[in-house]
Amino acid sequence: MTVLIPKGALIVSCQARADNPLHGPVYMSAMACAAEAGGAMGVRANGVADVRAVRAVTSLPIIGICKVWDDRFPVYITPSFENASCIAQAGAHIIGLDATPRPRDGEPVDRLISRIRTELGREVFADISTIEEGRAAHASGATYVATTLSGYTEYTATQKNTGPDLDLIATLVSELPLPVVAEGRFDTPDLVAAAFERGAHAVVVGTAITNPREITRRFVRAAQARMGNRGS
Ligand SMILES: CC(=O)N[C@H](C=O)[C@@H](O)[C@H](O)[C@H](O)COP(=O)(O)O
Repeated sequence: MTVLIPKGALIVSCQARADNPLHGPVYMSAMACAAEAGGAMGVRANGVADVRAVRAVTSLPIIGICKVWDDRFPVYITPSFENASCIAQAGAHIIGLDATPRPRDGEPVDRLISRIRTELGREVFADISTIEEGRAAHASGATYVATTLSGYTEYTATQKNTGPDLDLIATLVSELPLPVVAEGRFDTPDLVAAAFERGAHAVVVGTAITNPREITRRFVRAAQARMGNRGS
């Protein structure tokens, strides 16, 4: 299968949850246009409406995901084949999914990956949190593995406070023959460069580019810390 994401690509994740003022396809497709104009070579988008809207404004490869929250299951990124199928029909040529072995509302992840490849004819972008999960995703036929979930599974939670998981990128690159994508907490250009130095095929940046509310909070924290230092 052709690998759609070119080596060295910066991919921009254009996602906004329902509580975010930028929620919705109008804003997310505008974000995708801005990302493309800035040189991004791929977009990650969530949900049928956003994927369809992004597809309408760009021909860049789209990593489409379908987030479904269900209190009974920890897996929320494209848990089922039906979710994947809707996202494929909306225009995603690459389906992103949680490739951890945790319980999900759907079939086991190895079968899900296989069905997406054979029945939908789409590339599979496996979000993982450990080297073991990366190995399993490769064995199941994933096209890419990405460090998206490092820090976000129960057993990797401590990683969340220590920046992006550059060590996991290096380990995946050294062990696996498929493209390794760096994703999760890459919030400066220097960290993106560090991922490429460790052999990443591509890097996905979300919050630091497409979430003005979080970006504002960072600046406000810096301002408040400064004012605190002055003791005013
Ligand atoms: C853990 C999880 O659900 N990650 C999500 C995956 O789609 C997104 O919320 C992230 O924004 C994305 O991975 C990009 O990461 P960052 O926003 O840190 O650059």
